[in-house]
Amino acid sequence: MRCVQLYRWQIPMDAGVVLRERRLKTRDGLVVRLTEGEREGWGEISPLPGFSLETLEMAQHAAIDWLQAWRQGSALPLPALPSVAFGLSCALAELADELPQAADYRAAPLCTGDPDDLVLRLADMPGEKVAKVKVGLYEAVRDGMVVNLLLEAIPDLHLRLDANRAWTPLKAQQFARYVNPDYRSRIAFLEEPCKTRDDSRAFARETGIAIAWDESLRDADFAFVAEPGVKAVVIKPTLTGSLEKVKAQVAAAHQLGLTAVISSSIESSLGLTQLARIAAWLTPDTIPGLDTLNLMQAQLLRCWPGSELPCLDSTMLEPLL
Ligand SMILES: O=C(O)CCC(=O)c1ccccc1C(=O)O
Ligand SMILES: [Mg+2]
Repeated sequence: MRCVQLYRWQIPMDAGVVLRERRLKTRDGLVVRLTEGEREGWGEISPLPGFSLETLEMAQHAAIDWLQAWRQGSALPLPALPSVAFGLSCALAELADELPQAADYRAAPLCTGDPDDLVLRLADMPGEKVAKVKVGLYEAVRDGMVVNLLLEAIPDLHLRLDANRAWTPLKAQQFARYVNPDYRSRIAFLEEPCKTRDDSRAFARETGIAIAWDESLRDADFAFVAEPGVKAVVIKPTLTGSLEKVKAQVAAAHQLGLTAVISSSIESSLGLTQLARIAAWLTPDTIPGLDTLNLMQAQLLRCWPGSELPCLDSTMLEPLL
């Protein structure tokens, strides 16, 4: 016998989380539970405002249609909406015991503001030290100074930087000029420095700073190709689609010698712990980009090891079916 449940949830965000110039006050999403006999599988469906093309309402409708058919025993293809395909495919994978339990709970600490704060957090990070710094929010010169400061303070640190396409070629050059040339090789990559892919490619060529694609993966004309200066691709499964599609993208990246970084779309702790398992499974040699739990004020259903945030259980969720 098959049973399904879909829950809607809302978690307040930490004050001041700004995404694409809008403040995200709450994170809203769905979780799905599939049961068949003794087995169950969970998945999270949380389109990210400003990033996902689908709204939560669209996702909810598509999920309900699919779940009702699945409960009747039909084998419908997964919906096309990426967040829905991702959440349902995770639930199916758990049900079939295809998503390994082992997880990579290392997360590259994310710095959006105070670099001193990051230095403290890195001091007690065991093993490979990798952190991620958002750049392009302030003056390019300030970004360059922050990068120098961090790389100077922590000699075994490698940085991932993310400009989210903020820079003109001139701003990007200003940034690069400020970074001590001896430190450039410790910039693991800089995600999407410029507004266009061609400008970003030129930046990599002219500065010797490796770049990574993130937003570009969602461009209609994006293709996985090896290019000089391109080091990595950032894969956000909630924005990508089914686990099958995520696996195919990771394989395409690895085939070309690119680093594939499994990364957060600000899922709840349920989705983030699944992403940590996906990362341990598909990208075991790469620290995933999952340090977003602390942007939220609570966890959901499954806890992230070591997190002190309260964890909501299923009695706190609103069942929709
Ligand atoms: O990649 C990470 O380490 C954290 C996730 C992150 O930066 C992010 C999270 C949600 C939306 C966009 C982004 C981004 O990469 O810009
Ligand atoms: Mg990015």
